[in-house]
Amino acid sequence: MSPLLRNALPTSFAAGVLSFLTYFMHGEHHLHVVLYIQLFVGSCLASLVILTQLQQCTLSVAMTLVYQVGVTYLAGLYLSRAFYRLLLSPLNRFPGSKWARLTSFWLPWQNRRSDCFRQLKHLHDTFGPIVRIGPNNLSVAHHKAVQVIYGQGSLCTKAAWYDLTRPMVSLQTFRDSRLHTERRRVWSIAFGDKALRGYEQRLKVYREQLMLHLTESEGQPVNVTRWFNLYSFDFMGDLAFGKPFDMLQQGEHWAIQLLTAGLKPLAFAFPVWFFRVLIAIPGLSRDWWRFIDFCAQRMEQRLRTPVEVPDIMSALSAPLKGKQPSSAEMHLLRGDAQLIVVAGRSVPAKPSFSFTSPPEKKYKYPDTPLMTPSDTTATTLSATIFQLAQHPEQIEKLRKELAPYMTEPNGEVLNEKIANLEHLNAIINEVLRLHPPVPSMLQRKTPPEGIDIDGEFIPGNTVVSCPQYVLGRSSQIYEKPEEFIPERWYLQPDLIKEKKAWAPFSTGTYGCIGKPLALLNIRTTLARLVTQYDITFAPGEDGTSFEGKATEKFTINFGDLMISFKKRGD
Ligand code: HEM
Repeated sequence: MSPLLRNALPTSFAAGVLSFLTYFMHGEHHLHVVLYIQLFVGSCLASLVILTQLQQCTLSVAMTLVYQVGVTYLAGLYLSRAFYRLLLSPLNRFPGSKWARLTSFWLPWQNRRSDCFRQLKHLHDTFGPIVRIGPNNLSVAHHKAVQVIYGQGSLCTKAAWYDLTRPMVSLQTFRDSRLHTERRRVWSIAFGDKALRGYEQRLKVYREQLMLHLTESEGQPVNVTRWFNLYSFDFMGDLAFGKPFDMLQQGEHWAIQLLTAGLKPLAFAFPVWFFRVLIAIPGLSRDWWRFIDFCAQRMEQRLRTPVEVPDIMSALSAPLKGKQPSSAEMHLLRGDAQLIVVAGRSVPAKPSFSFTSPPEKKYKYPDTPLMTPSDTTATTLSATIFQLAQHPEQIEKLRKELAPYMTEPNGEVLNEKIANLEHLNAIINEVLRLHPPVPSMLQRKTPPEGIDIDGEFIPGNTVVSCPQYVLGRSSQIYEKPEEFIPERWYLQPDLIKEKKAWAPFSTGTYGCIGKPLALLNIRTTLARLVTQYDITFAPGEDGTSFEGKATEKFTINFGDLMISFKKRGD
């Protein structure tokens, strides 16, 4: 070994350890990872030049030296980090796999079948209410945690995960609470009572198209997972851009296919820095940019076109008072427009890492298994039909409750008439308990001073999440947790031990602002379905694929569910 190398190696190892202790151990780094890689590669190249030009080394000697010094630096950095994570981290007292302590790729490996909610249930069944799921991540399935972590006045903030699309932001991805509050104020106008009544008018058009398809199916199997998605996306497209994607009439739109492809990587719950490195690789995120461009074009068209019945964009663009938006305002409007399209999914629109682009055409839609994006309202409707088809007595009960209000000849009913029906709401609550559309990874960061959950201290700057799917099926929180008993929500309250653990729309400052719209849609659609059709599993359907093939990409995507809808009285 040359004397140069003999001195350089211990020094670079020490530099690696030191950079971990003084820099990488503290704060967040996910936004700078690409810069770090560039700096590292840049330093290696600069060292090569210095060694060959100033130190008169041959190229092969210089390359060996740079390679060994670089590797030793990284060894110092990563070994010290591993040592800290395995032996010194304050999170080590929480149970979980040793691999979860060591690497943030442990969870993606567990999620390789895209079923994070199932993996978390298994982990909590094995290890208890608080489980270590990453070097700095805890999953907390404790009823008191929901309010402490998400509730009004919580000191927890949105975790680094929400920086996935930076610099593009939307209401959902603001991590700065002041900016979030300002934007939420604008959004809240879009969900006032008057605005909702307008959306209800707009919704009827798409419901009519859905009902027409069900009637025309004449009892033949209909894949509800798919059809509720088409229905939801048309409606959300209408609210965002003043016109639908025409998916109920023409099948899946290419832009929604881009979105679907873009959501695939989410299934693995990769660390956010890894996503950002992928986005930075030219070509990999091409589909993502095409989806963004599509939304931007539609949004700009919408701003130029006045609408008779206000949509969500009417409220979001109102502060412009007809002025041309500045580039910052335009950026935000674009982010929010995408959020509306995917908001039913409640995810910040994600970059797509697909190597192939779906063709730019609209697809015809046979009721065959096809990868469709799933939206939260649609998944709730599908899960409700899944439960009702297995519990015909609940359909009967619901029909009786609805009967006095279903007086319109076309079968429609206004939300305001049925909004307070106990059994209808209880069915929806029970479905959301057993099948929460956002089942697990609502990540928050604890404040620097840490938080206390029922006497258990969780250190500051830890990433925590409360998995609704696990909480919803916990015997600590519900009696007979695996059974579908809507009555627990009004007639048998003793079947719920801890009501505050139920938060499928999340809660507090960042809770779902679209909840009234989602409930309006679910109530009125359900009312029409159960009063107009006999609903049963189609021949050969037993419901196993629906849950068995469910995958999670932040929101849940259920498997196909073939249902036969027979017009009542036929
Ligand atoms: C059953 C249907 C729905 C469920 C279960 C649901 C659930 C959720 C959840 C859990 C969050 C919190 C997400 C987070 O903290 O990252 C959220 C946020 C949000 N949801 Fe929904 N959602 C539903 C429907 C809708 C609809 C129809 C809209 C309409 C546009 C909507 C708009 C939003 C928006 C804008 C946010 C971000 C709020 C904020 O950060 O201040 N949601 N939703």
